[in-house]
Amino acid sequence: MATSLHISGVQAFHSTFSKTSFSFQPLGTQQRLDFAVPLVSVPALRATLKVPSESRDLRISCQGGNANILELCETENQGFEELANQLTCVMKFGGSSVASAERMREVADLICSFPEERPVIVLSAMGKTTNNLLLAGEKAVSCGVSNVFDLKELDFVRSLHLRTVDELGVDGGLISKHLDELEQLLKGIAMMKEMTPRTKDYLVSFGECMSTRIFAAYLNKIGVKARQYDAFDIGFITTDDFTNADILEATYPALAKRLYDDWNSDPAIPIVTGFLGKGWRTCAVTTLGRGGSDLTATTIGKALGLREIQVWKDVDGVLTCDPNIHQHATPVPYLTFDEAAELAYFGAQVLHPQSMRPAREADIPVRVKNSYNPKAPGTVITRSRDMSKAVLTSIVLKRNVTMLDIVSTRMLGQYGFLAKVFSTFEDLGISVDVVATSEVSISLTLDPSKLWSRELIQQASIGYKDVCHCLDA
Ligand SMILES: Nc1ncnc2c1ncn2[C@@H]1O[C@H](COP(=O)(O)OP(=O)(O)O)[C@@H](O)[C@H]1O
Ligand SMILES: N[C@@H](CC(=O)OP(=O)(O)O)C(=O)O
Repeated sequence: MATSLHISGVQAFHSTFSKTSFSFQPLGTQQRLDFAVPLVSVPALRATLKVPSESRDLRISCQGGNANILELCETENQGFEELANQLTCVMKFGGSSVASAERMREVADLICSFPEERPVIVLSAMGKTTNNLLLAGEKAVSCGVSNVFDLKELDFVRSLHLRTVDELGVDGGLISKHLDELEQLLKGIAMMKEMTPRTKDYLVSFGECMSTRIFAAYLNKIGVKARQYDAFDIGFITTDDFTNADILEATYPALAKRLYDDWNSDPAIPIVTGFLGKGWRTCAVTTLGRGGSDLTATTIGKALGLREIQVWKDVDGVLTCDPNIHQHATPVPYLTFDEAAELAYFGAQVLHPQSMRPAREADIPVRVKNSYNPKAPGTVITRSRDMSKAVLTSIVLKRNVTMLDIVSTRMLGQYGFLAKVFSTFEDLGISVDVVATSEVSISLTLDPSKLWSRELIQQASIGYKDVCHCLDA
């Protein structure tokens, strides 16, 4: 006869587990128990299964989808208590949400208004800090070492952070080392008269490193125990593609181990730098592309198998259109991961284009909320939604698109023509966005971030008899 067990007290693993009951034959202590659920990206873990009818727990260890029963013990409700104390969700606050001391206070109040949650907090740099750091770097290239101190962008970053520390009443020493180092770095750029992508990433990392230190100190000051983490020190391992690095799989188990180990030994709300990682070969600081803190949040959600990922913005959720273009845009209550990814990919500034991937893989809902208007329901992004009444979800405007028209009578009734066209794109390393074909023509749009692709196409089309038109739309 099958016995039904309920999972409880699970530590550091994928969310699928916490929602599932398993059925299996009664087991002896040395027998194997095979789960029919995927253990995404968590190579090894420990868990406790509760046998309700016998008020005892089975301790198990899992490896590659198999679980070994290690021991049977009489532990009353210990498993349930462990679960009840685990981290529950991610809350990511963007630059606009933490732009000043006043905003930081409001965000702290907002976090405290959810006493039932034990969140991991992800923060971006304060306000326009990233833009100012980049501008300061660009100016430093040509301004001369002696003028670095007076750069207005450096002054903006310095005074914003010192003012915030002062207004929140936390120790200024927390960020003085960073401000000194930032000035040294800009002097280095001025001396070398160049700013490489690697230097750029190191330069912008000061924004998130300072905002998280200030915020963690403020939470501790008001009696909410918090611990600051630099993402590049806790397992965010990325490719070495500076300014646009990709998260590598090794990140998930490394993060889970570090954050759960610390939480289990000394619980404190983790305050993690968004946007940053560590290149796996260079070990240098990398960034995940502009707006990358959303990706930091969903990566943590997947690594820890949390219940929900919240991204707090300055708008009431994902809107039907960019509010800067159409001021009467309204919030979209539900989206699928695929819809959100597509909107982001085609330029909706509200989410990072890669950020839906970890959430979709781990099937964790993402809630987009407004930190200025927490009562607004926001947008919930899940795997599927009721599409029966969906007509048009949201409109995105993408500028600087290059459109390519290829007209040829050789396509009529032929095969392999498209393959030949796309192999040319592959050879040239050009990414294609949208394709429309008829019997006599193909129209394509090309990634606007690669404007040089237009010249490449023109070179490649020399020698073709077919007609190629390139238009910038
Ligand atoms: N479809 C859209 N829905 C919501 N916001 C959008 C949309 N398209 C563009 N935006 C812009 O994205 C901004 C929110 O994203 P962002 O500034 O990155 O927030 P944060 O810095 O807080 O993470 C909004 O202020 C809005 O101007
Ligand atoms: N500070 C980085 C990362 C980020 O995600 O910021 P925000 O959450 O404010 O878009 C940027 O400006 O790109």
